[in-house]
Amino acid sequence: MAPGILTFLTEKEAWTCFQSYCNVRYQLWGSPQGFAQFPNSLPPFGATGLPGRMRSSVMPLGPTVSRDRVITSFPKWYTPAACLQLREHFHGQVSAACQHRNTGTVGLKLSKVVVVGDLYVGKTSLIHRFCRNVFDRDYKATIGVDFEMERFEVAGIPFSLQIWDTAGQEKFKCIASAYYRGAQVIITAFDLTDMQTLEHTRQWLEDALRENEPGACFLFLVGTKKDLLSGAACKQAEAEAVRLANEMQAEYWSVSAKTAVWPPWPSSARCCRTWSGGAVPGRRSATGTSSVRAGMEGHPPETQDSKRPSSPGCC
Ligand SMILES: Nc1nc2c(ncn2[C@@H]2O[C@H](COP(=O)(O)OP(=O)(O)OP(=O)(O)O)[C@@H](O)[C@H]2O)c(=O)[nH]1
Ligand SMILES: [Mg+2]
Repeated sequence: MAPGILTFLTEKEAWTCFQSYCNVRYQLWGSPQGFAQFPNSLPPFGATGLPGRMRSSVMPLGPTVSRDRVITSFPKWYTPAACLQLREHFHGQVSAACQHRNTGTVGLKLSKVVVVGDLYVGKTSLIHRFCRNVFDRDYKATIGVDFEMERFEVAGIPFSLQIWDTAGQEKFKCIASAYYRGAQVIITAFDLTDMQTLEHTRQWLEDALRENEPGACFLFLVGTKKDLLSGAACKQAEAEAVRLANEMQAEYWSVSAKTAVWPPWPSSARCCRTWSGGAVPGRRSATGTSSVRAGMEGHPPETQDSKRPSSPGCC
């Protein structure tokens, strides 16, 4: 509103005008938090009326991530027999660096996750459960690839996961494989009720790794549809999967998109963030010495507690 117009309004009219302006903005932003950021002034110049998730990426002072996307300590592993690390908390130096926003210029703000596996194993369901909190019992095959973006805050630093859902059907494989490149996390999914799909994970992983730098990705092996399996059968399937996960140097999880939100997503975010921040690069080279990836200024590699120094490493 141009200041000149106010001179033609009474104080009451001006106030009503201001309130309706705010009301419109509030409606556009879609949540009380959006407007609550600016209780004493108009919204910042340039803020647009984008709905939902898009809003936060546009607004400079927009609402931060939801509480369940805030990671302050390590999410617990599914089983200590196949996990990427056993620590519960970030290293003190990492926490301090993040707290003081002294993470250097190297750390990525965004990491790419690629989910691969046979058709019908439940890749899309897992992603939708986490990103949209929905479960659809009807099967709709993914055509080529699909994509979701999830925002986190890891140790106080904003961080996003770009999640690529790929098609399991053979006829779409060449389209999907074009998106494997540049992944920081590869999630290989199989159906706990169909052990053939576990056997196929080797091939899926090999294909995905071929498109990436050796040793550059965190690997997760995920057994889906846990709700459909009874105790003994589940144990047996898990034992086989854990064996394979160890061979692959992957972290293992059994999950159900039908009954639960999937915990490995925070694990992926945490791994990516701490790794891309360079805080814990420890990775064994062919000679067996730990190689240091450029990272947070003045932070030594941390290898003492890490379970698997040969994997890309978590802190
Ligand atoms: N009971 C149960 N059913 C599931 C679960 N996850 C997925 N499903 C069902 O399994 C079927 C296949 O799931 P999708 O997520 O579409 O499988 P997909 O791996 O994405 O398949 P493609 O896109 O063809 O590669 C659907 O009918 C889902 O409802 C689960 O955890 N429990
Ligand atoms: Mg799918």
